[in-house]
Amino acid sequence: MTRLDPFYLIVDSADWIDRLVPIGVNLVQLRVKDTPEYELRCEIRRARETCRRNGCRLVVNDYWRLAIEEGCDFVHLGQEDLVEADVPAIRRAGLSLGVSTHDESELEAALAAKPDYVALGPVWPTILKQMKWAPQTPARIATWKRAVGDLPLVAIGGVTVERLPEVFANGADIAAVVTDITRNADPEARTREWIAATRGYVGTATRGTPASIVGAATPLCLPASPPQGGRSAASAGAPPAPTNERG
Ligand SMILES: Cc1ncc(COP(=O)(O)OP(=O)(O)O)c(N)n1
Ligand SMILES: Cc1nc(C(=O)O)sc1CCOP(=O)(O)O
Repeated sequence: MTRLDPFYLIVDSADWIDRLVPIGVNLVQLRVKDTPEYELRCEIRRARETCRRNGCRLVVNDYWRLAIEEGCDFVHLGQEDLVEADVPAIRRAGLSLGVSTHDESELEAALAAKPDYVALGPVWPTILKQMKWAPQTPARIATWKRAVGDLPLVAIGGVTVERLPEVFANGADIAAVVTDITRNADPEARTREWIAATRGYVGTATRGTPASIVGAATPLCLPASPPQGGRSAASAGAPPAPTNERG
């Protein structure tokens, strides 16, 4: 069993992973939306390699088949993905599994899949995406923690450095973040703030085996550019413009 870091960064590209993971991020999710499979595979491969080099645990959102094929060891599934996914195949391939929850019935469904963590959100309003659930409030973290016991609990949605004490005081083991970092004027500095603010909470959450950290390097695929002139998986240098998923 391996400790899951209390700071869980979620980003939408390998560029962001290249940029922020070397600062000292130990747990990162690649959450890519609306991208063709050839590019997704490259993103996962690049992310995996950067994480392997930096001793960071990589979680792949949604694309569990690609995650298996690319030798990753952790996937995150939402409830709809969970219904469609072949969870036994994910387990046979040795991957750990995190699952989103937003209400009691989702929590029940998540626990039935015997996940390696459960995420509760949105704790506060989020600007990243439209949600059909009202903000859960920090008190709900405590309710969830009582229900999940020793299983690591991730709090997500509107979490900021300033809100971290409340997140952990209510029983979350892990705080997940997107925009407090990616839309900050200085994402590197904000990442350092997150790392500093979460070190006091290291050591509570344990699950899974970090094969991605010790695994052999995989050759990167570096397509020169996608067919229709969209964003290249191999693009480097300046960070990607933040994407607004709303509307
Ligand atoms: C840690 C964590 N928690 C929740 C989510 C959201 O997952 P999901 O409900 O599948 O929604 P999308 O990410 O697909 O928009 C997550 N990705 N990670
Ligand atoms: C991707 C996601 N899932 C959520 C859920 O509640 O399941 S909230 C969320 C967005 C998290 O982004 P930010 O830290 O910018 O609020």
